Amino acid sequence: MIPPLVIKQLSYYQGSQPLLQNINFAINPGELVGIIGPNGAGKSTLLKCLSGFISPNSGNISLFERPLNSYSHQQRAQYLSYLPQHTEPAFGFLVQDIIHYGHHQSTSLSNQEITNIISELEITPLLKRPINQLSGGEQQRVHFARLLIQNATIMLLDEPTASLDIGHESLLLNILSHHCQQGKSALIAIHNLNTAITFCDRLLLLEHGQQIAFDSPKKVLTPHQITELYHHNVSVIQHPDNQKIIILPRQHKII
Ligand SMILES: Nc1ncnc2c1ncn2[C@@H]1O[C@H](COP(=O)(O)OP(=O)(O)OP(=O)(O)O)[C@@H](O)[C@H]1O
Repeated sequence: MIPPLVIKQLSYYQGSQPLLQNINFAINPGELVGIIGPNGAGKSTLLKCLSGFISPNSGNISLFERPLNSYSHQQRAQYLSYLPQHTEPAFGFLVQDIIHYGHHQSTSLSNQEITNIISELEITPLLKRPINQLSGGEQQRVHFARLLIQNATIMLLDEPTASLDIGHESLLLNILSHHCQQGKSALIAIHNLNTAITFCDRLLLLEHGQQIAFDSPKKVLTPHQITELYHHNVSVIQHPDNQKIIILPRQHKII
């Protein structure tokens, strides 16, 4: 099995400041991989490098055994789609135009498949509304729909559930898991560790631009590792049904 996306010795500097150093990992077909780590760890910077939005200073990004930068923009859109953390609401664009743009980047989905995505994400009533008049969570669902409609083999998503209520968060992650079970791959920056444990096959843990671990959630998120990362601000308990860990904020006095 050839991993569709392979990252070797990737480093990225902003001036003389290293934002990412020696990142090494590969994503398999069908895998849902989470990027976790505290604020400022480098998660968004890594996704920007992998989407081709910025170029690393050193290292290699191989997409289906070819350097990422050897693809034309159009070719790349067939293999890679990217949902940034902040998507500026393109003023006045109707939701249906944004959905249409996703379809324009890849024509391989049928009209019925597109209708199914729109209805699954409960976007049908929003189609004729300007995107900049939607709530944050509604906008996030529209951009996720656009990403699915692009139908790329590998999906890169930067905190796609940040504005979603728990019901829509669960819906989005279940849809993403389903697409991965059908053979796509996804790399998703995510802060909710319980969601990451529930849905991700492997986790890439970053801190200060360094790769701390890349393994199964059970191996990466040990109680020791969690205390190291978040100090004593969180509690770790075990789920009574499946013995997976649950991570909760801990109340303490601010002196
Ligand atoms: N253009 C830039 N110039 C200078 N520093 C930058 C730039 N972009 C990002 N940084 C810094 O790089 C580090 C990594 O930023 P990044 O946005 O990748 O972190 P993150 O893990 O996605 O954080 P968060 O969880 O807060 O979204 C941060 O310390 C940030 O301040």
